[in-house]
Amino acid sequence: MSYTVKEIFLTLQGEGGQAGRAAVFCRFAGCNLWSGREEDRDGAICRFCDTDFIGTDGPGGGRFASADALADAVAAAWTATSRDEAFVVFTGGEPLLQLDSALIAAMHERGFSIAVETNGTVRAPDGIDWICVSPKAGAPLVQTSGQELKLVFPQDDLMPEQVAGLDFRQYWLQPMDGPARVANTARAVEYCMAHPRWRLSLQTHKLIGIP
Ligand SMILES: C[S@@+](CC[C@H](N)C(=O)[O-])C[C@H]1O[C@@H](n2cnc3c(N)ncnc32)[C@H](O)[C@@H]1O
Ligand SMILES: Nc1nc2[nH]cc(C(=O)O)c2c(=O)[nH]1
Ligand code: SF4
Ligand SMILES: [Mg+2]
Repeated sequence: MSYTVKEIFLTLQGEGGQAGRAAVFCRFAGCNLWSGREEDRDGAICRFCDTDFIGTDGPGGGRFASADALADAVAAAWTATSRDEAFVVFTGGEPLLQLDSALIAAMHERGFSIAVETNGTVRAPDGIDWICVSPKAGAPLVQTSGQELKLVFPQDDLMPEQVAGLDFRQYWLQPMDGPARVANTARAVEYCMAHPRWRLSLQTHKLIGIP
């Protein structure tokens, strides 16, 4: 299996239940809910995406011929003083189109804990340590369990109540970034106060200007 990767970079996880934790982000190219081209956005299933996931032209991006080759590249980006707490977040694009058991094993062999950020339309392979599902209105939800459910809010036709009964440890509302970010944040705050199962996830990396 080969892998197509947009970028690999060390940063702090900005969102959800692992916010603030050092992590290597491995962003796979491609998504099943949007082509990534602006001219296709209005007709896509997922229309609010904040990410460029086309191609392999980002820092550390490329085509990797094997799980070991990609795992070596991820491990090389972990420049912390020790492998303790080594952490990789596979994202995209949609990472579950590419993340497989060989890559999971290769990361574990290198001492990494593994997280994934997924839209939940593809079942996760076994062995991922932290599954974050972010469901999208109009897309089939297949992965209905995990460590956190992170709902971008608000979405027409996907109310928090529709997903609050699934099998997750944590439930996060993340205000939709874009022209209505301030209003969306106010609505998310109101919702969390009225429904305390939900917590507010801010995109803290954007607030402080890190990737
Ligand atoms: C770019 S996506 C990639 C992973 C996967 N395709 C997914 O949607 O979960 C990473 C995270 O950013 C969130 N996200 C994307 N666009 C956003 C926006 N405009 N505002 C807030 N969160 C957004 C997604 O819901 C997801 O939780
Ligand atoms: N710092 C940082 N945290 C993130 N959490 C989820 C992200 C993503 O794009 O998947 C992301 C990202 O792009 N940067
Ligand atoms: S599913 Fe994720 S990567 Fe795909 S378009 Fe939506 S937010 Fe972006
Ligand atoms: Mg992002």
